[in-house]
Amino acid sequence: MSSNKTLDKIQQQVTENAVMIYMKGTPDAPECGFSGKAVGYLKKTGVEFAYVNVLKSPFIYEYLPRFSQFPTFPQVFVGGELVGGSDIVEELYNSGELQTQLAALVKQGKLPEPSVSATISSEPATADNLVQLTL
Ligand SMILES: N[C@@H](CCC(=O)N[C@@H](CS)C(=O)NCC(=O)O)C(=O)O
Repeated sequence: MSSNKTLDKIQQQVTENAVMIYMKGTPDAPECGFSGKAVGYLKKTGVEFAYVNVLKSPFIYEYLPRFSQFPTFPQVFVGGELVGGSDIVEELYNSGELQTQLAALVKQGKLPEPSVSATISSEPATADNLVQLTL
């Protein structure tokens, strides 16, 4: 796939999915500790999120760092904007800012209410919350 097509695809994915993680492996079977940490925090919020396993999407693996200007994986996007990797997601979760950002998206109708509770939950997400995207 050409670089422009891949960059367009990434733009589409982060626009169409209010919460996106580009990770190594899957939410249920992360293949890197950093990806496991980031996806663990997303699951704790209880919100729906989409993911791409970059190990199965070589074009995205190659071009995402160029798109985001962020060199490593995982990469988490909220509301179409890069949040960062696992360390930043951890900090934002622990400060409550991640939950605040997600709650704002729910309020704006850009993200469904978390399925596990009426508010942003600290319970783990179920498989129903996951949407797999591939290239
Ligand atoms: N501080 C980063 C560390 C992430 C990291 O070092 N990821 C490595 C290992 S998965 C990486 O993406 N290396 C480049 C590569 O695998 O292409 C974070 O918080 O996410």
